[in-house]
Amino acid sequence: MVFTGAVKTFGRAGQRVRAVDGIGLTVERGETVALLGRNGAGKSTAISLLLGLNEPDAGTVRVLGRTPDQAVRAGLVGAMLQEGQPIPRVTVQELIAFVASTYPRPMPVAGALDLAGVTEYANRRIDKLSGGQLQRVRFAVALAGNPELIVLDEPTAALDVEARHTFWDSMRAYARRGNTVIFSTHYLEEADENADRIVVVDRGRIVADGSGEAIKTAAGHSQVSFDLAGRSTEGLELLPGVVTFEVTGDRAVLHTEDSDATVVELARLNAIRGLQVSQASLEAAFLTLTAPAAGASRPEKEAV
Ligand SMILES: Nc1ncnc2c1ncn2[C@@H]1O[C@H](COP(=O)(O)OP(=O)(O)OP(=O)(O)O)[C@@H](O)[C@H]1O
Repeated sequence: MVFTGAVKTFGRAGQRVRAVDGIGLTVERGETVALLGRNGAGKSTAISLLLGLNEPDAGTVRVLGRTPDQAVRAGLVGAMLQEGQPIPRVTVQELIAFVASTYPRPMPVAGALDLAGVTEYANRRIDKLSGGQLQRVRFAVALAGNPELIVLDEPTAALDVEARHTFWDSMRAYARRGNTVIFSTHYLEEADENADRIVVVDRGRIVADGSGEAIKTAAGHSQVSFDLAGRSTEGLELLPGVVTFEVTGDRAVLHTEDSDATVVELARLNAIRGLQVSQASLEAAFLTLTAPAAGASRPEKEAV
């Protein structure tokens, strides 16, 4: 899956929104990638380009070596979108069998039911299911065509914690078969726990791309705090790794890119009274990356 300089603009002249503003992204076969961003960051628009539901104004999108439209028609792509589809009054089994019959190389119906974790209510009517059960049926619908790539737009937005866990277990089972998964989310933990790679989107652009660990290292600063015990604060910003610091009363808080190096130097200076280190969080990194004037990075990789 390759986005090359993709741009999608909405609205009339004077009120244009560049929902996707020059995205370049390559996803390898077998990867699970989270598109992480705030409301309105451009995730759904990027997904709509990926599924051929919208055409880019500039740039290109290729999926499994084809146009998105061709890839979807060939049954290579399954999708779960945010918009609620009308709920049919048929059983789960009937719905999945019908959807599977519309694809050239479908998954066996029992396999799709099993993978999505809906076998136990296969004979229940769809309009009688709970929200969590319904979401898993929607996942079974996305799997029915036996796609190589599945695209999920905020798949767990309406689910409670338990339903979320069950959902992600199913998704990971699908990914373990060597399939590719691209999902959008605002939940940092969800991206960190379920994706091999997190692509942070902000104002239509990619502002970070890497593992949760790599993003924390690149953008999240650890904090090292200690009691000044009457010392001067002069030169604190020159300590190894330190980016900024603040002082409250007699306590200094250093924001550092390399907490080990900062601590070693503080120890050498014998400034270790009340020393505390708190590691960078993904949340802090996310907030840094989506703050105004964030930078961009995106490695090139083999395409799906
Ligand atoms: N059909 C449309 N017409 C006009 N503007 C749109 C349209 N679709 C999206 N936008 C605008 O494009 C921007 C990106 O929206 P998009 O839905 O892609 O963001 P998102 O990251 O998916 O947000 P959310 O997490 O809230 O779903 C927003 O400013 C949105 O208002």
